[in-house]
Amino acid sequence: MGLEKEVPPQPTLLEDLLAKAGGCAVIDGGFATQLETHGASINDPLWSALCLIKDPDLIKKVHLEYLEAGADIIVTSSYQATLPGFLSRGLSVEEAESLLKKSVRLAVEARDEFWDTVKGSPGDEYNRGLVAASIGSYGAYLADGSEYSGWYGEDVTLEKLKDFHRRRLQVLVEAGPDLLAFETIPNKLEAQACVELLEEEEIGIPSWICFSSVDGQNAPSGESFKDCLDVINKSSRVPAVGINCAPPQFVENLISKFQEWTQKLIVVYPNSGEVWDGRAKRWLPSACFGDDKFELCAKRWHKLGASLIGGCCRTTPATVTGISKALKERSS
Ligand SMILES: C[S+](C)CC[C@H](N)C(=O)O
Ligand SMILES: N[C@@H](CCS)C(=O)O
Ligand SMILES: [Zn+2]
Repeated sequence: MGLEKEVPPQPTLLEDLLAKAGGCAVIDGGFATQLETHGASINDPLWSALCLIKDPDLIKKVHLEYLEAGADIIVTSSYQATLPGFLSRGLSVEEAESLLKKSVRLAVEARDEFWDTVKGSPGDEYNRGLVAASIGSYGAYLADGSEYSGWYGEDVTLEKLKDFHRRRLQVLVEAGPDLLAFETIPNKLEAQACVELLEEEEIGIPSWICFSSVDGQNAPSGESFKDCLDVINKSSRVPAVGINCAPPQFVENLISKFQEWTQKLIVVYPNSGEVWDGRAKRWLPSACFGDDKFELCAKRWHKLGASLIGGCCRTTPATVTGISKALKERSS
């Protein structure tokens, strides 16, 4: 018997995209808030997931807008789509699972249709996009603003958080996304639940885990990001960590800090700077970044060490056009 030849590991789709994108890929912008721009009414406990029931065509349209704007990665509409959330609206388990799958299918269809029209076009402006299945935090499901406080109450244990996330994670993965995007994680316990679940379920696609932040220093729970990252650093299933839906003013400092505390890729997609009032369910005006500021900052964030850059709530396709332009100029 001859010696087994060692097969070198194949680059993942994410590694491949990063190489093609010159080391920094563009993530899309605010999804739910762009649905609202088109008139969707999502002031509802299901928030953007309501559109999976009411207006799936609009979901696909928004994905296409972000691809057109230059997003290399589009994030699915499943942020606040959960089994208990759908069941509480009278849907059956089968219907709820089918809506979760639909969130991935709509993004995959948009990506495939867009790629069919642009691949091989002169100028080589676009990369084949990747689909990241959004997994919003437990706080997002609670719909009480706790993704920005990190306070879930005494009775929320590690096991309870894993139970909450497990079936949705399985269903989303079965639907065939390229990546998983854990979004607005506000505390260490939930980061640990995500890491343990990925291991227990032997998830084979890469994930990023992003935290929200309300003070620019710590996780919303007040726990240090160093402690939160220590939990994630142990996992080989999470190649990227970062920040989403925090004000853009916090990003520069947080990239530098994350660089000290992790070897993983750093992902940043801040919101516009407006602040979510979880009780009144509206965005309060605050120090905002315009699209031109995002364009300037994208270059700087990449120089500081971010490898995945986009926008979150209240950013738009125009924001992503700016980010994409900035990052593509850099690599040309
Ligand atoms: C990222 S926040 C603006 C999402 C909405 C929140 N989970 C709610 O339902 O109020
Ligand atoms: N992917 C979600 C995140 C909300 S914080 C969205 O953009 O709507
Ligand atoms: Zn957001």
